Amino acid sequence: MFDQIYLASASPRRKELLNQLGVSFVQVANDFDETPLANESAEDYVKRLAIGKARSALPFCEPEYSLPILGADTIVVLDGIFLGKPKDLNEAKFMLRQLSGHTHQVYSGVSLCYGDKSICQVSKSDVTFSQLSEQTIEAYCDTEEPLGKAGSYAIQGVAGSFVSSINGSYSGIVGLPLFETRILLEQMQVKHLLSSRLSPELLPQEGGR
Ligand SMILES: Cc1cn([C@H]2C[C@H](O)[C@@H](COP(=O)(O)OP(=O)(O)OP(=O)(O)O)O2)c(=O)[nH]c1=O
Repeated sequence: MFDQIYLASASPRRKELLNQLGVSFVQVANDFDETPLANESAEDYVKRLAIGKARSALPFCEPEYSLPILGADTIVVLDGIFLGKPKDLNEAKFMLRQLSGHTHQVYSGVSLCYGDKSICQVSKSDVTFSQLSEQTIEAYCDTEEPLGKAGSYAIQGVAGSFVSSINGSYSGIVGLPLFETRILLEQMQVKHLLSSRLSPELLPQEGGR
């Protein structure tokens, strides 16, 4: 069993979500080109990015600690078009106008890589936005919350009030799907809050109590 992993992400949201699972981890940077390939599906894209980010983090890890690396990626998709992180607030306004009054999909991929092995899961959610007035979009962009967020919004922030319904995974929309992440942790035998009760060192040792 692994007692610790690397989190190949600069995202404070992913750090917070992984903390919720009670995993001990060291946060490291990743360095991976996020340009989609021609005709790549959203599911293939987030899988490729989740694994690519984890693998690209290897040079940032301490060579003496050989641990699994977790990578993740989130993309917003509206009518088949990928909406990534906006380059500025003008692009954010453009994306929010498109999302207003429509249902879009949020795909989040999460991977755990160790040596040659990589395992990956994808979560897909449908998110419906109410109609947003131009004043609301302007006021929201003034907060700068859209920057650094796929689709130019953060459901965990004031933009949570734009969302009339979701069908899927709240943690997946925020950036790290907890259900899928726990599956990977268990497959890779990484210690977390629930597994610690079953970990071998807590079981009675051979030869007595
Ligand atoms: C849709 C949505 C996205 N997001 C964020 C999650 C991700 O951080 C970001 C999508 O960008 P990503 O490229 O997935 O991740 P990142 O560049 O922020 O971090 P890293 O590669 O270092 O792990 O959008 C929210 O915080 N809330 C939301 O509601």
